[in-house]
Amino acid sequence: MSVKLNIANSEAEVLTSLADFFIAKGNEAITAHGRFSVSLSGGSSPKKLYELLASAQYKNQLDWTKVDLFFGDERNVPQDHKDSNYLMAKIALFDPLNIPKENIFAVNTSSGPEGASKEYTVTINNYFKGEDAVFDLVLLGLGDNSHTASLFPHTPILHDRSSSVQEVYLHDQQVFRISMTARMINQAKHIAFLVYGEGKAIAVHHVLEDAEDIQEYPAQLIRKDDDVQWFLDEAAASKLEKK
Ligand SMILES: O=C1O[C@H](COP(=O)(O)O)[C@@H](O)[C@H](O)[C@H]1O
Repeated sequence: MSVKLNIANSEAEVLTSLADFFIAKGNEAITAHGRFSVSLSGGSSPKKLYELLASAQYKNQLDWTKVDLFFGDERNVPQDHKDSNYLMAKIALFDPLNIPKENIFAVNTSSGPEGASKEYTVTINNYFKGEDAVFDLVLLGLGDNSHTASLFPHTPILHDRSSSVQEVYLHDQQVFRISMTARMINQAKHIAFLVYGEGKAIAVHHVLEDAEDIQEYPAQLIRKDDDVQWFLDEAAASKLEKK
């Protein structure tokens, strides 16, 4: 089995294609079990997706009062810091859509990296009432060093087989991040990668087409089947041999 590739002609088209997918999966989940649980990605790529979902074109296509929003990873910074994934999503998505506070499950970075990771694992397990944490949708990005969420090359979290949230220390940047493990991500019903721009093309090729090397290309830890969709633009897909 392999992933489903959606290759768009432009950045605008890739964003529209993922926004349509997000709305479709949201409505499917709400019809099936009353709510839609989503884990958001952070970093630079998803901001435009969140803005699009909050735009007049999309905002009324989903009952946002039934959407529960989590984070696949977070920077170890206060929630009002410019690098905070929470702050980015608040500005681009939560505030424009007036998402109820009780639907937003942010990482409490004031507890420090270890405390925040443990607390967030408990928050997620409580949400799923002690059953396996199975999100309806996990959104992911891809770093040009082939990391996804905060599963960075050569970090101990890559060996963690538990379904949990863990702290990750990045020696080169001397910062902590907080991330879901690959197992927690892989339990999701649907996973969607959003990757655009030429700068990601080599990483896309490594992750999807190179021999397995998890230490170098951690995004290879994410499962490859029909329910894992990659939304790419032509530039990000340009180094793929098989399309
Ligand atoms: O999944 C994710 O990927 C990114 C890399 O994305 P980028 O657009 O900033 O290159 C990562 O750093 C982010 O936190 C994460 O959720």
